[in-house]
Amino acid sequence: MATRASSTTRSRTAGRGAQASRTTKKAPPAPRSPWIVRLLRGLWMGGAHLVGGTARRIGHDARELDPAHRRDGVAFLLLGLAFVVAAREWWGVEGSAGEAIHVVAAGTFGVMALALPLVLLWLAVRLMRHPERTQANSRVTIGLGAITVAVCGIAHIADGRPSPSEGYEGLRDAGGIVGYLVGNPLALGLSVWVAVPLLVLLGFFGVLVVTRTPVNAIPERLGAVYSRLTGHEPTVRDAQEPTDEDLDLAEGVLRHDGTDAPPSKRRVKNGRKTRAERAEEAARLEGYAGDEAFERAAELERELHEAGRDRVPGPVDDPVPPDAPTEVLPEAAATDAVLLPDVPDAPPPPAPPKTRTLDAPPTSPIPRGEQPMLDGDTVYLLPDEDVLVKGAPHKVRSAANDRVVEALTGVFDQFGIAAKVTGFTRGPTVTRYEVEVGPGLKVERVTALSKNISYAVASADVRILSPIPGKSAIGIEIPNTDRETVVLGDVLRSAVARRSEHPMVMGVGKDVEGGYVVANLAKMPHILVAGATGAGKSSFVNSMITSILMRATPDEVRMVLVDPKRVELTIYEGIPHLITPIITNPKKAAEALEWVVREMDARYDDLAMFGFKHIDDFNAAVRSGKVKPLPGSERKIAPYPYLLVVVDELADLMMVAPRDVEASIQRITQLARAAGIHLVLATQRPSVDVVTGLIKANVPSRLAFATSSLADSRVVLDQPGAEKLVGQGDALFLPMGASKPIRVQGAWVNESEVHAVVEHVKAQLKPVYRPDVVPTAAKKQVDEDIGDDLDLLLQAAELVVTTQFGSTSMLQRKLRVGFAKAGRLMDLLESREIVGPSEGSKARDVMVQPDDLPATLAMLRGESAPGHGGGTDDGGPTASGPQEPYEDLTANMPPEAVDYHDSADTVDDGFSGPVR
Ligand SMILES: Nc1ncnc2c1ncn2[C@@H]1O[C@H](COP(=O)(O)OP(=O)(O)OP(=O)(O)O)[C@@H](O)[C@H]1O
Repeated sequence: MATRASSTTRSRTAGRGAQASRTTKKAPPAPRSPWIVRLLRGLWMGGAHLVGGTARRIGHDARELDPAHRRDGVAFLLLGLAFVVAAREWWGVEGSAGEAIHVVAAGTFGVMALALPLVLLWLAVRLMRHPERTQANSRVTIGLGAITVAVCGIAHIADGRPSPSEGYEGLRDAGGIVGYLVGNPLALGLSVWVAVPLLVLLGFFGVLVVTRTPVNAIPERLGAVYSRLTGHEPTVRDAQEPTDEDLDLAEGVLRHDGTDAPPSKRRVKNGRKTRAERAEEAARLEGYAGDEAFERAAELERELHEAGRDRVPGPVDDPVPPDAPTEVLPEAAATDAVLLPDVPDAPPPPAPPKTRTLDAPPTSPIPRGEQPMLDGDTVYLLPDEDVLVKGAPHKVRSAANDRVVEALTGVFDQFGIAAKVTGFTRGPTVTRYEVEVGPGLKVERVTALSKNISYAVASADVRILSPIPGKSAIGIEIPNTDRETVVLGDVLRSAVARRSEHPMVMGVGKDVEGGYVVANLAKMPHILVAGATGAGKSSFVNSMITSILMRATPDEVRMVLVDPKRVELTIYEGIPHLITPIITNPKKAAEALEWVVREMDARYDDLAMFGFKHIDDFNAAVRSGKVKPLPGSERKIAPYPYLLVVVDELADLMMVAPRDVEASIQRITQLARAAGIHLVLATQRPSVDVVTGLIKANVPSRLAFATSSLADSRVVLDQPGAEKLVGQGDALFLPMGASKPIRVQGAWVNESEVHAVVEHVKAQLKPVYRPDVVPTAAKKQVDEDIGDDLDLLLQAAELVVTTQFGSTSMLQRKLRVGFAKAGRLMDLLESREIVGPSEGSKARDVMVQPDDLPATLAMLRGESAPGHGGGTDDGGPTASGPQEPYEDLTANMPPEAVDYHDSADTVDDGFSGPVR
């Protein structure tokens, strides 16, 4: 695997190295040609560049083409030929030169000479505008060649197969010498009746090649042409009532799945439309030779393919795809959280299903990650992936890169250093230039030039990697002056994201080679996100939450969002994935973390009771019906959702309750992985008082955006580097277990996209909040009836629960209180269901087990109730009082969002268990 990856990298580098070396080595002086020759050559090339430049201006980005690729000379020649042939064949210019042209053109191609100027003109313009698309240009040339040969052959046969022995005049009026050479043997050997259809087929093949139409896409292409010509769509889509949204989708316009249609209809429409849409889009992209974006992407794909870089990495559980670039291998091998890389902008594989039926059978044909599914017949539609916009195609090279190569070479020359740029890999924000030093030269000579390099390329953010991990080369990362935005939609639509159905997979961005990076938050298992203000932290958190909303139903992932700044996450208020309203008060946030600890403990208890070590195993067993409630229990057992806790400004929490917050985080991070609980801690103040040693030790994955100082970088990553980042989403990603961070450009999702996604999920379901995450004022009122007797009541509860003996006279004796007081204490215990009702002279039943005593005492003290909600004691009454009635999610759904099959009695058990 490693060998293949490195050879891949080598071969890519070698290609570029050849080019780069042109700029570094000076060619030996060539013998000077006579001045007249130089003048003519200069005039010719000057004219060629003038015409070529004008043609390129037509294409929007063609001006940045590599000069080495500009085949203006050839194109100019073709243009001249087109003009000359047209002058004779179209405008009938006389004279000996005209005659010579006719002899050659018509003598060769016969009547096709009339079309020759057009063909030459087309080729000339293509060469000027897209000289770098060598494969596409060859394809067009081959296609046109086939058409020419076919037409010449047919013309020759149609004109009575003139022979050269009868004079060349006849050949010129038929198919020329080409027609003779093709048509004559065919007609002689196979008869006219076979030859003509064969030639027609050849011409048809030529048309398919030129228009890049595979045979199986012909109907769609014709349909697309028809609809383009008439503005009407004749396909099955008519029967499916294409909406404006459909049309928008075809155009790649921002949209959000219509929620005003009945869900069943939406479901059908959604599925069929997507297929039809994809087929049409594939056909359009396949065949539309003028589609620049497509051609560019296809070209890139081919280029990478030729370089041996596979498009689809290995299986999901394989931490390192076979094609991982050398420099990420060490990190990637150490972690299973990062899947790298994917070729950007390549035509995507088939989309994952757009709908998820919440009661999907346990044996789904698509192997899924271990994720819980809510019972019930409700249908929850994930947002359509086209809600997220498409980004511009990735550039592998631009004029800006060439300028930097020149500048670097200049610096090396200036300081007399035998080093050369052997290649580069362009990412969206930075390009990594690879530099090899000559034998006997100290690497430090190059690294010492960092300031001069910064000066030469006019950028303060030059980062030098010595060496590039896994390579004998120095990497110089220099920001692109023409940086690209990586949009979340592209990351989520990439093959690497589609390879996994795990609901906790999020789109991170693109690496420095332009490969997509996604991460499974469940495998992180906790992550610290830090960076100076404006560096892109909040944008990352937005991308993360949006990724989850795009891929996970509320029964798969629930969230606790803490946003003390009150601005960043407000947009998510009301999404059904929340288990509590967005927490903005830092004190309440600290309490919520304590609730998370209790929730984790409750999940652990449940796992232990049923004999599982990880929530995924438990969920899998629940789905396959292997977990049964204990005898006599009414509890309905359901899978646990993952719980994602996002804190967007840890510093605010650390200011109000540093010790409590630190302790909660420590406890959660030590244990929560197996319980399916994952923390994301973001801060713009990565100082040691916020990100304490204890927190750092327990949050293994780090994502550093640009920090304001080297010290901050050290706090986040334990190494420098983040202070050199350029901001706006440029980040160093250090997943758990990695030793070297990976540089990524974070994915960007704009507000209107987030809004569309949020509106979609909110229209599906309303959130069902847990009342106990953040204690409410009502709780305190209940406690008022205890009044001054709290201490006595606590002792009474302890006595009764530890002895399991609910006797008033025992309380009288042990607590040394009077009968009236003991009776009152017993009543209070009964009102909180710690003991059962009075049974005359008999002792009362004790409803709480000794194990639950701490939680019971906490509840009596007025602290928030433990999150047991029916978990540990298998349906019996818990210390927190009677089990809360399970809420029926569908009760909060808008009527059209529910696909009612039956009565609602199937729904409730999805919300039993600790977190609902
Ligand atoms: N991934 C990205 N791609 C492109 N631009 C980005 C990206 N991330 C951030 N930006 C740009 O940087 C600006 C600031 O980003 P953001 O608000 O995420 O920073 P922040 O670190 O959260 O700052 P603060 O701590 O003040 O909230 C954004 O408005 C956007 O213009």
